[in-house]
Amino acid sequence: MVEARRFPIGEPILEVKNISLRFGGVRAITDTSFNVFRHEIRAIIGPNGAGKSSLLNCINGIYKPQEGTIALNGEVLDKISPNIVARKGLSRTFQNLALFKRMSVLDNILVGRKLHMSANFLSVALRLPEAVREERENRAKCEEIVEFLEISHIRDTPVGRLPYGLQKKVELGRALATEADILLLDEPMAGMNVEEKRDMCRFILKVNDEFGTTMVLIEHDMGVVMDISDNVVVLDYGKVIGDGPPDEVRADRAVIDAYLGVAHD
Ligand SMILES: Nc1ncnc2c1ncn2[C@@H]1O[C@H](COP(=O)(O)OP(=O)(O)OP(=O)(O)O)[C@@H](O)[C@H]1O
Repeated sequence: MVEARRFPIGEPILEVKNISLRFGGVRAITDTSFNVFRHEIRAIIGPNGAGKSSLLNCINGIYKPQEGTIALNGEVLDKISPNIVARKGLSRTFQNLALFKRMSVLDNILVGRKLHMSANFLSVALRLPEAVREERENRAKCEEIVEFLEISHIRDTPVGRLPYGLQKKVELGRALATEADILLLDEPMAGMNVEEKRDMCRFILKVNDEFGTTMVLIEHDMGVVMDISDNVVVLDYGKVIGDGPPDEVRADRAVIDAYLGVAHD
């Protein structure tokens, strides 16, 4: 018997409605709509240049679409910037690692706690009691994450010395440290070997299962997408051409034509 999910898939938490994004004459996204449901793992797939990263950049406020709206928890994000979006419970990782290479694993993860810290620079520098207490609490939270991700043995290692797969895991840890409701993961498995991919999949599922975190991930590896996603949205030339459970999307003729490259019978 399949075990019931601790956090069943719920109502839409993120609603992308009719967004269009142009760079001069280039149409990166055209009239795109889809919903992401609370607690689901949602994959965004599509060929190179289909608009996946641009879409993620619109969702977390790096790009402002010329048309359409994006709503988080029912609230349309009007003036979105990465900071505002983060405060509203959304965090993202990047296709190319964005870690501080000379800093330890723990300190990199601590960066993700920034939003939860109120002490100013001076009170930290002077080691005022409130600042010390806050830092202690945040470090303890990061220690929990390090343990959860099974990377305690490298907690003090500078990130630049770690193999790529572990660096990606540290990035996931930093995103987790934000305690966001939604994590946007831009190619979390890019450049990984089979074993590292399997490990990352396990932790994505574990995060979703234990904390109910909604995940939106861009991924090229079809095996991974089909294995771990609840739903998949397929982009081609900046338009949605498929949206549904993996099995449905996999059987869709338009998707096969555009992306999977399977010949017609
Ligand atoms: N900053 C930019 N300036 C100009 N054009 C851009 C910019 N960012 C993306 N584009 C263009 O928008 C389109 C969509 O690009 P995007 O990177 O979003 O696709 P993608 O699906 O993420 O591709 P990939 O799988 O290769 O990462 C492409 O034609 C790309 O050249």
